[in-house]
Amino acid sequence: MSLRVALRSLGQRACSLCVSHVTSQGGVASRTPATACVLVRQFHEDFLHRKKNMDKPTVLITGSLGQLGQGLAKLLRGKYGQYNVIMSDIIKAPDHILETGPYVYADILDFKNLQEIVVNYRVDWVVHFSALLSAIGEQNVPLAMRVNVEGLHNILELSNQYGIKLFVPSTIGAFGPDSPRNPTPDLTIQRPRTIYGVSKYYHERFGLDFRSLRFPGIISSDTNPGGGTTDYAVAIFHEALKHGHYQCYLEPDTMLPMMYIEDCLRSISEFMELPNDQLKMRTYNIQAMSFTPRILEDIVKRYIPHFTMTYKPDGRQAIADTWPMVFDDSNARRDWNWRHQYDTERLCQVMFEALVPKYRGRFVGIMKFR
Ligand SMILES: NC(=O)C1=CN([C@@H]2O[C@H](COP(=O)(O)OP(=O)(O)OC[C@H]3O[C@@H](n4cnc5c(N)ncnc54)[C@H](O)[C@@H]3O)[C@@H](O)[C@H]2O)C=CC1
Ligand SMILES: CC(=O)[C@H](N)C(=O)O
Repeated sequence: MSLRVALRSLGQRACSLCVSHVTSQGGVASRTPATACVLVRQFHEDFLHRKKNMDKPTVLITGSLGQLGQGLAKLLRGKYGQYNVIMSDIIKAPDHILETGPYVYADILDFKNLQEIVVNYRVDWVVHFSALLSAIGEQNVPLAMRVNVEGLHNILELSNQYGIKLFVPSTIGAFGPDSPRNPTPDLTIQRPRTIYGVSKYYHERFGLDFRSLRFPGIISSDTNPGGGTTDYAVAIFHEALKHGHYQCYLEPDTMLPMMYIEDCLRSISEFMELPNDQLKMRTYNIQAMSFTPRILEDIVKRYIPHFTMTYKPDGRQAIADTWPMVFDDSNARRDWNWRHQYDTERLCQVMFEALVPKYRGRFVGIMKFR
């Protein structure tokens, strides 16, 4: 009997650690559900330890089912081994995630839950992705305070307590209208206007191996953005292919810094591997390109000549108007040789290459693909 079937027969008492790659567990079904769960969990943890690459770090990713986490887990598992990267989140993982490696429930507001995971899995690094993004955060400020501020505090405490190397992303949103916007340097006045920006403004070293990169809007084809101000730059490709039309919630000339997800994930991996003495700062701006909705519209039209775009700004315009237009990442380029590989043209090309097969059925004979 497979472990999953055995657990199902116990009346869904499986704990969140019981995932699909443990294939058989004789005798589980004959025990009481609670005992079985503990046994299975021990079995599962032992199994993972035996499978781990002991000379590589064990990495816990919080909020790993979001736009960035799934790709990073794949990249790091490729480098460190499938069982060295523990994905976590508070939502149910789809089967394809459970099949690729360990996945556990981790609520960043539950400190004991986090401690248990770090101890049981012997976590060396944490990549902290759980957050409420800018637009969603403004809609529910109290929750954003809890998740982004209290949650980060828990992660800092945890990392301090267990000597963990910690990566926490920051964002262009950590700057406000009083910062120079074109370009925005690393060290300048920071008076963010959103709760998201406030929660992403890190100004201390916290006395641990804390590393952070301030990212621009991230653009990806296989995962969707989680409710930010830069989401239009992903939605435009899907809508262009599905309907030949997109209604943009930002003004045509709103310039924001952006980055393709492969550059973003590679930057995290490179940055985390740097020796301490190469880091002159703990938090760096990084950037790849800046564009406006109008610039993107013109490029999309080259792929889909009949594509139309209308503009109906909403509350996200007010957020975008306070954010950097161009990010100065010269310190990252100087100190650790940061280089992006995707500019706006290449970004559009890879987005269409990835998404055309997905929507081909709907668009046959209409789209002109270079
Ligand atoms: N996507 C982007 O354009 C940028 C993202 N970032 C930062 O990168 C990180 C990852 O971003 P995305 O993947 O885009 O975010 P996302 O919104 O797609 O994913 C966030 C994840 O956090 C999880 N989460 C929410 N509450 C939680 C809790 N209490 N405990 C545990 N998990 C919880 C959600 O279930 C979700 O899967 C965030 O910190 C974000 O601020 C920074 C700059 C740009
Ligand atoms: C730039 C970000 O941090 C994010 N995509 C958002 O728009 O909130």
